[in-house]
Amino acid sequence: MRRLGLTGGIGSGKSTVGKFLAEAGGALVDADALSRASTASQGEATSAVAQIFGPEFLDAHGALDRARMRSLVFSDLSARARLEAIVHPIVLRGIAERAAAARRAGARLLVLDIPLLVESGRWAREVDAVLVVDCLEETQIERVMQRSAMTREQVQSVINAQASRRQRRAVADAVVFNDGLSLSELEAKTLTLVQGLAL
Ligand SMILES: CC(C)(COP(=O)(O)OP(=O)(O)OC[C@H]1O[C@@H](n2cnc3c(N)ncnc32)[C@H](O)[C@@H]1O)[C@@H](O)C(=O)NCCC(=O)NCCS
Ligand SMILES: Nc1ncnc2c1ncn2[C@@H]1O[C@H](COP(=O)(O)OP(=O)(O)OP(=O)(O)O)[C@@H](O)[C@H]1O
Repeated sequence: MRRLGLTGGIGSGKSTVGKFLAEAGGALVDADALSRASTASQGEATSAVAQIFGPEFLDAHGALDRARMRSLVFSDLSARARLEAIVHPIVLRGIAERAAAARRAGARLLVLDIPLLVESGRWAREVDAVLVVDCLEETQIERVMQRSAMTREQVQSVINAQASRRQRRAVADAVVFNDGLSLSELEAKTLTLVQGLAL
């Protein structure tokens, strides 16, 4: 089984590209989805979140209050490190379990959608190639403002916490430039680029 790391900044189009690769037959593992599951009601991370940050960071259903946590961690590096110390080990376990299941199921290509692939540094030796989804910062901001209630400043604070476009491109084996493309053009470009990687 070959392993393709998929990464990109907030709103770059990673999940969309991941969906196209899954439709083309890849086994997709989404780190953001594992993170969200761990902080949903009854999620594995919720009791540690209440213990470390206080019960006011959980809502009435026991799920993480995401807007409250977002405004804390994207303006406070040490709070972000505390949250990551809770969530990341759970996400890493989830990735390993799903990768093993995909291998058992005979998948030929495993697509690992890892938003912090470049930041974490541990993935270089775990994947056979890296596909980066890139776009202009202004496009990231517009997309995220359109799909959520986040303000321009809030999106910018997430971008500031992430690797730069240049850092991501430096580790890429292939880059999809997702600006000015229709979804079907994005799909075609993605599939051509991944075929070109000859995984
Ligand atoms: C801060 C939280 C509560 C905000 O939740 P919210 O629903 O608003 O956003 P969501 O999870 O969909 O993420 C939005 C964007 O921010 C990015 N992001 C999330 N966490 C981080 C982080 N620690 N550093 C940089 N970017 C991050 C995501 O990749 C995505 O592009 C949430 O992102 C979280 O629990 N983050 C910590 C876990 C983490 O590091 N996840 C990312 C990799 S698994
Ligand atoms: N080429 C495109 N044309 C039209 N809409 C697009 C295009 N690429 C992405 N989008 C839209 O932009 C939004 C962000 O895309 P997506 O969710 O794939 O990004 P992401 O990188 O996974 O973001 P995040 O890290 O924040 O979860 C979505 O609403 C998606 O439908």
